[in-house]
Amino acid sequence: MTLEVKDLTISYGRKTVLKDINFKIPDNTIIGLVAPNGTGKTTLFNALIRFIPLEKGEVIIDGVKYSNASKDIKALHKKVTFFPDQAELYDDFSGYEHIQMYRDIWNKKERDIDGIIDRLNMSDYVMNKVKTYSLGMRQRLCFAMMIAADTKVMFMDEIMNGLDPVNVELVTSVLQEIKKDGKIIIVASHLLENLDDYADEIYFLNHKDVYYTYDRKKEVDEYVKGYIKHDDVKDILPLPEGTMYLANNRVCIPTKDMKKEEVFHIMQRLRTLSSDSVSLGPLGTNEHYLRIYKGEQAYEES
Ligand SMILES: Nc1ncnc2c1ncn2[C@@H]1O[C@H](COP(=O)(O)OP(=O)(O)OP(=O)(O)O)[C@@H](O)[C@H]1O
Repeated sequence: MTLEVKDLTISYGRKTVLKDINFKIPDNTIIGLVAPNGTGKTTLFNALIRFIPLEKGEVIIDGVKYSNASKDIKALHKKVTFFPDQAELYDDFSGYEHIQMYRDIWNKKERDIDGIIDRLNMSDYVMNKVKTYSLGMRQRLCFAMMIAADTKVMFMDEIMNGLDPVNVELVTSVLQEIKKDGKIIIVASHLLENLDDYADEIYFLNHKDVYYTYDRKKEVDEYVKGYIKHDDVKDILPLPEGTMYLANNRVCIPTKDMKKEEVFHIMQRLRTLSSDSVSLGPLGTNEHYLRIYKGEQAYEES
């Protein structure tokens, strides 16, 4: 199965938010969707699931094109779910009833609700009414509802919002489990390091388009990564070609032409110059984010 988007354009009135977007996602894939606030992540989801009509372009799932016509939208909604908004939960119903409702709407009778509840550690509260839930408990319920709907395509906007670190880990591992079932999952998130734990590819939205895609499995070049104040850079000069001096004092130094001792030396220098963490590895979503949205700054000797 595939999800294909061709030449997608969406505007609100005269303001175009997304323009001529193209991508194709195979199954068993999780895409991380990343961009600063107000760039168009939610708009993209809303367009793909047709909460807003397509101004231009096509959405094709498994070779089938879904137009703006209501019969197509009905058929589309059998294949796709959107992470429920917490405001859509019913205060006077239990979590269990919500999960049951999602399972029944998508007619997934075979879905074992108790198994989902156990896996998401919800058994101590799932029978209580939603009005008694904390933010994180509601968020886990919304996630459980999607698992019960069990559609092939899932759009998840900010699923980690309000979750404590243990529950972030839990949802991360469940996402990895369910994607193996032939799913296409797109997750919009601002937790960039967490995305590196589960996303197969990251799409960076910028300039109304999927501006850059990043697949961490294909990143082969290693960097020494750390933080260094601009005034201290002279203490580790000369920096090798390809060094990235990013926003927030983040520096990434390529190691591909270095001997082991040189790598060690540079890591030690960074450690003494800055109390922040120093690591060795490929560029991650965080560094690409700083590069794309904050710009790379040239180091100028003063
Ligand atoms: N219903 C609407 N009418 C007019 N403009 C809108 C509407 N919804 C969103 N926008 C505008 O479209 C742009 C993209 O908004 P969107 O909510 O898609 O961003 P986002 O990337 O999801 O942001 P965030 O990270 O804050 O959730 C913003 O400039 C926003 O003001």
